[in-house]
Amino acid sequence: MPQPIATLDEMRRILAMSPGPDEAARAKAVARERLLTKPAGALGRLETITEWLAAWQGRHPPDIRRPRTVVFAGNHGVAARGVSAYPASVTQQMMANFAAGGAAVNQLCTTMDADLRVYELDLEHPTADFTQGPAMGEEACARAMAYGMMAVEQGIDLLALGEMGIGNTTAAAALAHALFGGTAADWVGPGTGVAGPALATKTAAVEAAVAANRAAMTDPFETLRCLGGYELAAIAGAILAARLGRVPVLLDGYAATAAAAVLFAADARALDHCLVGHCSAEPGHRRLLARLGQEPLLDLGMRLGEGSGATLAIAIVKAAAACHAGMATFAEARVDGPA
Ligand SMILES: Cc1cc2ncn([C@H]3O[C@H](COP(=O)(O)O)[C@@H](O)[C@H]3O)c2cc1C
Ligand SMILES: O=C(O)c1cccnc1
Repeated sequence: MPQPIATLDEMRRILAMSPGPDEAARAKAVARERLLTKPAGALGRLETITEWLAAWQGRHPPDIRRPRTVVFAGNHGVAARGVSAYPASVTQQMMANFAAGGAAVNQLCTTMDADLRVYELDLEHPTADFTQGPAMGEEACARAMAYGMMAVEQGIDLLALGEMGIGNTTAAAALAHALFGGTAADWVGPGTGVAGPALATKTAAVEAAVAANRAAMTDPFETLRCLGGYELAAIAGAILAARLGRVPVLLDGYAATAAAAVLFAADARALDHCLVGHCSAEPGHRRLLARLGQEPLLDLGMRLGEGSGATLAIAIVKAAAACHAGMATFAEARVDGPA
């Protein structure tokens, strides 16, 4: 992978520079919604999605011509502890499957007309086992974030973010536990399908990870360095870059949302340009969404990751924008307004 020079302080500064919403564009969307041929408010959440889209694209009417799904992939040292139902080799093998068009996210991107990009982060070199100390050094973590920032190109108008990395629901649980407290068991779930004694091993790994790194986790960025992974750091970087580039974001499941939660913990406004595409069946996800104040767009019992739920939710956002732009007003269609 390319090696931009980066520090976590730079990332902290970029977060502090995050632009706010375009309130004029939002106001135009609110005003137009009132004129469209439907009872006031009848499109429910589609209306607030359109307003969000206008505010964060910074234009009215908002539209989606170039949606992109980005999947970042990384390997985790903690996977060697038997915290996943699948071997770590699957991460690399899935790269070939994505390239050949054989994964679920390929079919979903084709269906949504979304461009799919898959970026590997040093799969030959997993992060360190975080039950023993930090997963990453400062430079490696910042570099992974900078790499994620590069995935946000000009012209993209909606970005769905996902991940691939065997062991990463353990990292997600550790991040959530460190950032939001509770017990490790509150945040640990089956991931790819661990149950019984393996689930107890996974919970113990999360407890050990938070204990081993407690002193080093002086702020959320340090927490990401200690308990995250390369693909999770890249997701955090992509979210920062999308904000600067006025690209609204759809987050995927538990792993992607845990990466995003790092930014939220640093600044509660950091995810205002993000919606969560779906609620994963991984039980910690619902709990995490409540902490972030996020209402997921879909809830279909999916628990796959790889950007699948975020990509599926592109359909909802596209539909919202299409109604807003394409519907006739009462005046245009000569339809009587409220009595
Ligand atoms: C074939 C296969 C395809 C996947 N696509 C996404 N994941 C998902 O499963 C992994 C996280 O679960 P855990 O923490 O239990 O390892 C991640 O790679 C995630 O993207 C997959 C997992 C497998 C086995
Ligand atoms: O919700 C997720 O992100 C998830 C759930 C199970 C396995 N991998 C990812």
